[in-house]
Amino acid sequence: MAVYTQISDGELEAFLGEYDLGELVSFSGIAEGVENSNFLVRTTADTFILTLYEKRVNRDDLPFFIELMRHLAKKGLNVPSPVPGRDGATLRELNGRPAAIVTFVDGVWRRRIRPSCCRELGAGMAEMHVAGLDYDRVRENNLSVAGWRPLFDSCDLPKREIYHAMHNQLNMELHHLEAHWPRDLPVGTIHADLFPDNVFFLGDTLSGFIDFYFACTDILAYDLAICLNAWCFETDGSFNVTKARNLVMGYESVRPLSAAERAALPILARGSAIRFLLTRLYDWLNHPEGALVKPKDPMEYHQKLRFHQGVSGPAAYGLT
Ligand SMILES: Nc1ncnc2c1ncn2[C@@H]1O[C@H](COP(=O)(O)OP(=O)(O)OP(=O)(O)O)[C@@H](O)[C@H]1O
Ligand SMILES: N[C@@H](CCO)C(=O)O
Repeated sequence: MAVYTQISDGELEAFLGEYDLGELVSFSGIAEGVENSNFLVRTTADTFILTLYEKRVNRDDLPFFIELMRHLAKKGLNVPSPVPGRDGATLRELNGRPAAIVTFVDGVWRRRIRPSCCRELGAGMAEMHVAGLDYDRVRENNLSVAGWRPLFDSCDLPKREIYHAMHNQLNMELHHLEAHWPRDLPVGTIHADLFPDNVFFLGDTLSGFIDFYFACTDILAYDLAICLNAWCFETDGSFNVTKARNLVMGYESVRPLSAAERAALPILARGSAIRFLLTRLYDWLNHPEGALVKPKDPMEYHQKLRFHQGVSGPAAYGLT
């Protein structure tokens, strides 16, 4: 459950006093998500999401995220749109945390993913990439190749005997990625966490994207590689090439990939697998006893990494 910081009726009413959003009707904490505290807030005007940014989010990055949502929303994408207060400010403080109100995005995330969902996702992601091309702020991806080794070192696997084999495998993989990571692919603003729970659907149609708090400036095709991992494996660990083909076809219906981007997909998929493996492993090894949020399984990504290590080229992802 992701409500780390509680708020009272009175505190919320005082906070809403800074806005022109009508009177508070009701509010409740949202159990989903692991990073921030989220509340569903109903007022006489509409329904909103109030987010209190918790410690993993760097305050200095918040303007990048907030302005990106505003930029994409202005371009007609269905993403949370930051709501300014009467003074024009979007970011303020509530109970010692940076806080913002954003618009509510309709839809639900898909628990069961059909290939057609992947096609919708691909097209929606490409639209987001195109819309983000003239976003003028830059945020380096601190969870890309330069950030993986420090994260790996902080997991301190040699200290734990059962992780010795994994330490050696991941060390070798990091050497490989550091030596072969592509340096000259098209770069832009990417979401960087487009997991199924951050993509909403109404029926079979994609209705919007949420959770821009890992967004950054990085290789556009890396977002696609993240989705190959997050959307195209079955629960038994097998890779569903039909889903992958649909994902790429959907993407290319809006933004065709260059030959170099296609050729780089296997290494980008390996990099994306190690990124989620390492953040999950770190959380797995460091989560406090009795914590409210259950850490996600790192081994799922170890298995995905092995799949990508074994592919001989982009054809493995359904590309011809
Ligand atoms: N703008 C929005 N419109 C509708 N629902 C939202 C919105 N923002 C958040 N939610 C709801 O809150 C939940 C948690 O939001 P979000 O994924 O941003 O949280 P998080 O703590 O940053 O999580 P994550 O673990 O995915 O990084 C979502 O699954 C969704 O149900
Ligand atoms: N999507 C991430 C969690 C943080 O957003 C994961 O599944 O590891």
